[in-house]
Amino acid sequence: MNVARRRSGLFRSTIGAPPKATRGRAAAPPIKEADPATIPRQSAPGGITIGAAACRPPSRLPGATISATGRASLPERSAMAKTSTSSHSRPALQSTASRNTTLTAASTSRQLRTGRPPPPSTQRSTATFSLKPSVARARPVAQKPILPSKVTLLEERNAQLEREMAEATDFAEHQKSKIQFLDGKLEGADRKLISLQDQLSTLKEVHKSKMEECEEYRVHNNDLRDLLNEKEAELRKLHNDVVDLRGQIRVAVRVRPLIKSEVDTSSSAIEYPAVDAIKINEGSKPGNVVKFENVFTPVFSQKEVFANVEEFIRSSLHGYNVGLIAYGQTGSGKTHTMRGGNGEEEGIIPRAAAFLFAESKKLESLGWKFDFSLSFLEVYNNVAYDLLSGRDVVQLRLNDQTVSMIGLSEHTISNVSDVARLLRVADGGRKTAATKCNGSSSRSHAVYMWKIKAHQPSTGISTTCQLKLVDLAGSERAKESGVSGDQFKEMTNINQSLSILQMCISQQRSQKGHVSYRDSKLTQVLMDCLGRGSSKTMVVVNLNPCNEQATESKRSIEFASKMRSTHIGSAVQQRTLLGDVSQMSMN
Ligand SMILES: Nc1ncnc2c1ncn2[C@@H]1O[C@H](COP(=O)(O)OP(=O)(O)OP(=O)(O)O)[C@@H](O)[C@H]1O
Repeated sequence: MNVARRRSGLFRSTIGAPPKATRGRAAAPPIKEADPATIPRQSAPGGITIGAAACRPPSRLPGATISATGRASLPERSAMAKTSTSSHSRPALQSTASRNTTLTAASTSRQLRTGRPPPPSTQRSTATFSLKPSVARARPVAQKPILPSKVTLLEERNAQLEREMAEATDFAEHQKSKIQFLDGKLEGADRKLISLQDQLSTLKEVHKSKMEECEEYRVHNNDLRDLLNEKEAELRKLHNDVVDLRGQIRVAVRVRPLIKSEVDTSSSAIEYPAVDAIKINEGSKPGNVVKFENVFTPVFSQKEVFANVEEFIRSSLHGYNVGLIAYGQTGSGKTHTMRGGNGEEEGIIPRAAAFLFAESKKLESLGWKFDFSLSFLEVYNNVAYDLLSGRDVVQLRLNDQTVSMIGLSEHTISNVSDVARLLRVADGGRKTAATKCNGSSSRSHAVYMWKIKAHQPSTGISTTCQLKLVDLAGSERAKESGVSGDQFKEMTNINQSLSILQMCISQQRSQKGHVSYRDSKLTQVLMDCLGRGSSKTMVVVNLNPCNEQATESKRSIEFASKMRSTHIGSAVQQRTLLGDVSQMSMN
């Protein structure tokens, strides 16, 4: 163990590093690096030189040179051979030196190959040989000559390494040229990328400018559409004014879509040749084209329908009596049009409430003050009932131009919620029943009456007028409805009242003097809308589009055409000035 340590210390001393102190023994003083000039005098030639230089890089080896493969040069080997033959007195030493030379050369060669220092055994033997020549002299070790076969082996190894080196160099060259080739390709791709990026940014600019152009066209298009709408609205207003001046009933037609139960079994008999025209075909027999103020096709929403009648309703805020009546056979969509459902499905009656309150607010900013009240009346089996006071019977009394409704309650309202509450009460009291034609058929005529009082203190003008929104019961045929008993009686009354209505329209149209308003409660209630009361009147004729109902729809259209050509007298503003009652004709 101590010997090993000492040897190890000695070896370290050859490479200039001081040996570490060992336990129990003072560290040996550093030994100077062997001077190559002095070593040959103490030891065998060649071996000493190699031993002293074993730890130096091969390029710096002084004296005898050893090739990178650890092989001694040719003159050196011959010198070694001479020494071996002439100096018989030291054969062992020389032999040891030769062996060490071979070992050291081999270790140097390995170090060159691997880049690692020689293994300890080599170091040890070299250090021993280099730094303790006296020991070597005292106990000469038998030196073996380098065997030619070993030299050959080393030469072969050397040659193999050179071949490997050459192969590695070739491979490196090949890789280098490959990298250069790929570099070239990369450069080409870079150039292509740059040109594509340029093209892309050009295309982006073109796209941007096209989008701007499109936007300009869109704005222009919108302007043109607005202009067209304006012109159309103007035209409609002029037309309405003409109708007012002539004192005619306005007629709009609304065709409902096929409902769920009809979609699979039926198809539509109605065509729309123009925006304001309709044609009803009976089987293979094509119908005539008939024109109306408005044609609401099945695609019209509740909102769109209301937008087309709101100007008409607005007249009530300006002091005109206004009547809007839904007419049509059973199941054609009258209640849907007037009352409707909830939210977007709300009909004209609830929408009118929201509209009147909103518009009256605008007029209030011009100094007008409004008072609204509501009454709901039902005509069932030719008797009038109050829908807002537990169905009390209402007495109707005809004056010259007006009808008094004795016992009908009036309810002051100041907002939309008030109207909604009263509508719920009226809905609960209204007579409805399921028939073959309609799951929820109205068995009565319903009249929703607004009394509107307007007053402008700055001018002293006051107006009081009525807005009547009417949901008629539908005409029906006993066979189709499949009704009997009480329902049959209801049906008879409905049909009779509608016949009297048609008769009144015909009499009014023919201008022959007497009009039979008194013949039914319905015509009494509607008298002011049909010619006696200077009212603006609009009838929305509802149609069922089914093929099977074509004949009935045609009848409705014929009646609508008659109404349209009926002169009911020009509307008059119901104005009171400074306490005096005066009526101002529009003419
Ligand atoms: N425009 C429409 N869009 C969708 N469904 C509609 C439309 N019009 C009517 N309907 C549906 O058609 C059916 C009949 O409508 P509605 O009850 O309003 O007819 P009506 O003319 O009032 O019938 P009746 O005279 O028997 O009371 C209902 O189911 C209703 O929801």
